[in-house]
Amino acid sequence: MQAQLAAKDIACRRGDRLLFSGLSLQCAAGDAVHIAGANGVGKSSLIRILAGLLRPYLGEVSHDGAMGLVDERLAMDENHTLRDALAFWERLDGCGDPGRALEVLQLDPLMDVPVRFLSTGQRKRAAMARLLNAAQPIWLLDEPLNGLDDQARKSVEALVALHCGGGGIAVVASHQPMALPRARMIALADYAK
Ligand SMILES: Nc1ncnc2c1ncn2[C@@H]1O[C@H](COP(=O)(O)OP(=O)(O)OP(=O)(O)O)[C@@H](O)[C@H]1O
Repeated sequence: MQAQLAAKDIACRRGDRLLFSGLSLQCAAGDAVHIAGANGVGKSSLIRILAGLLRPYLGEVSHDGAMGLVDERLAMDENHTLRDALAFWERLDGCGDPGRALEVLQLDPLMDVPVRFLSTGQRKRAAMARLLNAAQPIWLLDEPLNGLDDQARKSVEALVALHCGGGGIAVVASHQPMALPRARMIALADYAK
């Protein structure tokens, strides 16, 4: 079965504010979508709605295929070394080739560092490695470039391109430009209330 992700007529309310409404999205295998907009417009909220972590005020989300989320939370034990923290998820996710993520994201020199000591960009690279190892067809990425240097930024852009080239789906929320393969741009401000 090919991956697909659809959102129909989504409205998002946070507290007593309606942030956006009338947003629909249809993604098939190979599609990339860039959700753009200024701070506070609701990009993270939309990603959480797509991930099933936040209930939309109106509308529906459906998907075929497993979803992987990268946001500002790094779901790794802070007291473990990066090696052990990644190994924990590799076992759960049944990853057959953990070396690839380490190489692409240049994590080898950091493997003995406790997760709590990783810098912002290093944490983001670790989160991307975990995502890569999980081999899920639908990627939901919330500000994946935050904290990355130029080289890491290019690596993440290349990973997303490879993922979509292989039939994956990527929905990326970012306030900054990102090189995405034939990405559809959604300016969230166009749906603001
Ligand atoms: N639990 C909540 N209750 C009330 N308001 C909230 C809640 N969570 C977020 N908000 C508000 O919703 C708005 C959208 O937040 P969101 O994090 O989705 O924006 P964003 O576009 O991702 O912003 P940024 O670019 O700064 O990450 C903000 O004004 C925020 O303060």
